Amino acid sequence: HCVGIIGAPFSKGQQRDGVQRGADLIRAAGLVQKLKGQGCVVKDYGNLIFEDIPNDEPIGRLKTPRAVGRANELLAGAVLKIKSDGNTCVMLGGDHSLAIGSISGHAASRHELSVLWVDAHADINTPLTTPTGNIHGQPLSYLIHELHSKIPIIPHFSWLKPCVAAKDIVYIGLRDVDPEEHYILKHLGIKMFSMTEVDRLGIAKVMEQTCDHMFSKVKKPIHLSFDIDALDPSVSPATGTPAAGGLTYREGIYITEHICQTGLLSAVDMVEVNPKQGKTEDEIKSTVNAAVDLILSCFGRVREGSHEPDYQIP
Ligand SMILES: N/C(=N\O)NCCC[NH3+]
Ligand SMILES: [Mn+2]
Ligand SMILES: [Mn+2]
Ligand SMILES: [Mn+2]
Repeated sequence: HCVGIIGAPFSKGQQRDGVQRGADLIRAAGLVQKLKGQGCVVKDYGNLIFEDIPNDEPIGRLKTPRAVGRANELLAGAVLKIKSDGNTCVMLGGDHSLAIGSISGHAASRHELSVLWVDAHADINTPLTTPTGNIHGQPLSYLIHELHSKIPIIPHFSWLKPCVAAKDIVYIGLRDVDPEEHYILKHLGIKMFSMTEVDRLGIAKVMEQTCDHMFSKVKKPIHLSFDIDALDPSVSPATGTPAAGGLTYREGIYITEHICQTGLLSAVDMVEVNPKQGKTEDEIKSTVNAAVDLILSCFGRVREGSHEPDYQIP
């Protein structure tokens, strides 16, 4: 596996300080060394630098829209570069509004994508349905062709074109969905495995059916957008919008092990780790370590272990 890492220390898709520190915490936990240790070729492209945008007044309900638009324009360019260098891209957030740039940049390089959105939340409010104006609850609405007519013109978003078809999106982990989002999911017929389906089917069947859906027509590169709050708060408490009844550590690892073995993983987002939302150091560690382990499983780590092909017992 050739892996390109980009840090996006960005928090203005939501209101809680601290999420901008996620990228460097994940690095400090040894991500690069651990990926190299399991045989990956790793290039760390560093952190994006997001210039402050003064007077970023709300537009309608949208909060800090110019900062979010500009940050994602930068991120899209960085992801395109990482992809054109031949890597699988790992974007370390930062809040989930960054998926706008990550998926846009990925689509600019690989065109048609399957998007696997692992999250407690649907993140598909439009600028007109959002209850809070926080853009980290809206990223998919900007990216989906079928919702294009529902997105007004927004300063610093003129670079953005929709790039994903509703049929190419699969959700796993939903358990906190707004009514307007639920209508959109049903109206567009988007494939979803809420926590109800995870409980009913078990994660193995969920992944089997996820892949059946994604590969039903043409096999496309996979963009995995993983919001750490998909995991149960007992595993990943240090995040901005925890929701009870989430994925176990084991279910999260099963998802990433399974996606790895498809051989189609092309980009990963790991977002919403917020150290300031952890009550203790241990809570922060548990959250960061889960994020690291999920990424390692995206790139070949398996729980049964592994050995060098030419190993022989001495
Ligand atoms: N973590 C969040 N999205 O994944 N929060 C925003 C959406 C809350 N409805
Ligand atoms: Mn999210
Ligand atoms: Mn979430
Ligand atoms: Mn248009």
